[in-house]
Amino acid sequence: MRDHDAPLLAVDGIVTRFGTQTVHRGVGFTAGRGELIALIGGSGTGKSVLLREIVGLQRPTAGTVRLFGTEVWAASAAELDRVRRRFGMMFQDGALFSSLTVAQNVAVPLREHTTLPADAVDALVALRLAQAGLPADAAHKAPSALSGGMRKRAAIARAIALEPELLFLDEPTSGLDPITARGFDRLVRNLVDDLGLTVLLVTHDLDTLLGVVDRLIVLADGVVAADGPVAQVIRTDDAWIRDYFSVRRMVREGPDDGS
Ligand SMILES: Nc1ncnc2c1ncn2[C@@H]1O[C@H](COP(=O)(O)OP(=O)(O)OP(=O)(O)O)[C@@H](O)[C@H]1O
Repeated sequence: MRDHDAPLLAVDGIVTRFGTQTVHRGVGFTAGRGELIALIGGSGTGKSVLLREIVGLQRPTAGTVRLFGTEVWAASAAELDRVRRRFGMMFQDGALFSSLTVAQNVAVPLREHTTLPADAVDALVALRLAQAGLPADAAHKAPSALSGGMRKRAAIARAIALEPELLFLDEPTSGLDPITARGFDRLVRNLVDDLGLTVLLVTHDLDTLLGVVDRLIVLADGVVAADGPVAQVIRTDDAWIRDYFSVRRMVREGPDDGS
């Protein structure tokens, strides 16, 4: 298979055990170019652990993860380094370095992975901040001086610093007010549509799921319980999926009192 025909991400037969607890019992799916995919599932179904296994931070008990055709858990340090340049990751809390300014945070991957001169780094940092929708005056602020929504945008700017092909986001809208959250959804959608990025995000946010996501992957009982376009998955005849979407709709719209 030629490299550009291969899926960007292929997860196969992932098993994860912690002591006697089995979190994944054989999880598998693939992701192609330009897809905006949400990974959903009840609390504790192992969504965050799966993301960590995909990006090479936590070794699964069994199974394989291929990123850009490279098997993450069998790769050499040099191969893994090449793979790491091609994806970005945003953790739930943003995980910005608190002692650095926003601009210095965004510059970290550029300094680590490229030999660009300082003025080129500065220009790229300014571009990434603009792409993430941050005003220029945010650049020289400490992360603690920003609002939660702006901190998330700064974390996105850092995650796209190296112009990745693939972006992983762990609960990107958690803790944001609804208006800021919808702005963040639009930002992610634009990154997919304008830059051709592929995004895999973990979320519990129904507005994100119904508003901007193309495809849903549902984790339940340690396996992929459903995988397909959003409209198809939410009509799946599965008790958990039915409850998940009806409970969330009720929270959003208020209970149906029959009047
Ligand atoms: N390092 C670890 N050691 C032991 N157990 C762990 C470890 N990391 C995660 N777990 C367990 O694995 C399970 C899955 O955790 P994970 O954080 O992936 O769930 P999640 O689906 O992301 O949940 P949520 O939606 O609540 O964020 C949980 O029961 C958690 O306690």
